Amino acid sequence: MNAATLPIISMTSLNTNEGLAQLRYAASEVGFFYLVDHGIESDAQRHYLALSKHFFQLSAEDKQEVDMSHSPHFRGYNAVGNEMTAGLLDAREQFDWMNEELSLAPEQLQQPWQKLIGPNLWPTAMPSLKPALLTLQRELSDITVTLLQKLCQSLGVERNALDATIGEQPYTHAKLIRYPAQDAVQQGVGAHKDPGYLTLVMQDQQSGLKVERGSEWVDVEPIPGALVVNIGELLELASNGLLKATNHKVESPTNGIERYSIAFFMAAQLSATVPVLALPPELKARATGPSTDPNNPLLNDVGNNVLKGRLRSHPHVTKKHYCDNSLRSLLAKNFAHMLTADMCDECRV
Ligand SMILES: O=C(O)CCC(=O)C(=O)O
Ligand SMILES: [Fe+2]
Repeated sequence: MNAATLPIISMTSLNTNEGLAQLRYAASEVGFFYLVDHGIESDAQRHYLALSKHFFQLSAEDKQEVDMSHSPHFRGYNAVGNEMTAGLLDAREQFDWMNEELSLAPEQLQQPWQKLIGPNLWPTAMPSLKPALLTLQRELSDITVTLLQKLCQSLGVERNALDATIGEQPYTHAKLIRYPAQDAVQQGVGAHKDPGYLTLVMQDQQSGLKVERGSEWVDVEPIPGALVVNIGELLELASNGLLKATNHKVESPTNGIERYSIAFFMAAQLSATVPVLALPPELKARATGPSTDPNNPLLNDVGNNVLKGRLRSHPHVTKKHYCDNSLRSLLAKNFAHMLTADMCDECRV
């Protein structure tokens, strides 16, 4: 299978029953598809990717100013070597931002995931970054909310069936990513599922993203202007396994050309619990339950499911900000199975 055989869905077709049927097929049989006619034109995409390149070209000192180790909220910059996936180091550098929020006072913290709430870090050396990325975040957020409603409709439930879990605005998390070219194939990001409802990826012309289909890894070749969509774990839970959070990974480029992408993850409010949708009988019969991997349990309490991914990806942030006395026992209770020595010896049981 190659790129041409991954489904291509036009956003404008989703006003028709035929478009909704295509969406249902793509989401339930593949878990990955290209989205076109979404409203973010190729020029705008090139502009965002150029801004990203500009950010990564800042001096090490300027990037260090916004290093994620300064943020208990998992925001900011990670140099190559500061992220693990599937237990191995990823060869990529990245800049993460989420909803702009105020952090909670220590006495208000009752659950470790509440520490995810807080402000972003913005580099003083590049003042244009903040307004541009907040605009992009709004645009991508709107697309994912519409898409989530269309997915609900395509599954024969009310289009607003999951709206209450999103509240006034969904939880969003985005990343600028640079994959440096390597001499030989390396893990750009290891195989994983995304924890939220839906992910959108904007990629430049360089390939490297691969999706698991049966026993094969299929290339998600860039199609100019198209965004790549994949289903996250919360949708697998909400659809009782009818929609699959598909494993994917990125291999580093080896042709001397670095790869840039922007990933956008949309989830329900961190305080929400994701319900199981009341699917019509013919779909319910095909929904045989979410996957049950003991190394990656899918949690329908959103805050914990999102935090699971963050703790695992950035052990240096976990160790610095999450293993304090007030949170240690809660962390151990929810995440003992995945806490490693890199994170905290005392949290392991
Ligand atoms: O860079 C990409 O194309 C995908 C990145 C990704 O899967 C992730 O960051 O979760
Ligand atoms: Fe991903």
